[in-house]
Amino acid sequence: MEAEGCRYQFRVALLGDAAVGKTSLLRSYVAGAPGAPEPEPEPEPTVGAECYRRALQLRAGPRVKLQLWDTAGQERFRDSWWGARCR
Ligand SMILES: Nc1nc2c(ncn2[C@@H]2O[C@H](COP(=O)(O)OP(=O)(O)OP(=O)(O)O)[C@@H](O)[C@H]2O)c(=O)[nH]1
Repeated sequence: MEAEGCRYQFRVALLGDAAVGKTSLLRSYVAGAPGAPEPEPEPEPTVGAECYRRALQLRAGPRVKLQLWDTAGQERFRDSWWGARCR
C-alpha cells in the first residue's frame, strides 16, 4: 500500500488496564518524531479510542506509516471504541 510516500502502513492497538500508562507511552513515542509537540504531562483517561500517527524510516529499507491506537482502559469508556476513526 502506498500512503503519503510510505510503502507500508501498520496498525497497532495498545490494550491494557486503566492508568497503566498506555497514553503516556504512545504520546512520548509520537513526540519523539522530528517537529512533534511535547506530550501533556498528565493525560486524561482515554474515552473510546484515540489514534496517533507516526512515519518511520526503517534502516533496512522502506519508509512506513504507523497508525497507533490508544484504547480506553476503564471499562465504562470502552463502549465507544467502535466509532473511533483515525483522522
Ligand atoms: N511513575 C510513572 N507514572 C506514569 C508513567 N506512565 C504514565 N504514568 C502516569 O500514570 C497515569 C496514567 O497514565 P495514562 O497514560 O493516562 O494511562 P492509560 O493506561 O492510558 O489510562 P487509560 O486512558 O485510563 O486507559 C498518569 O498520571 C501518568 O502521568 C511512568 O512510566 N511512570
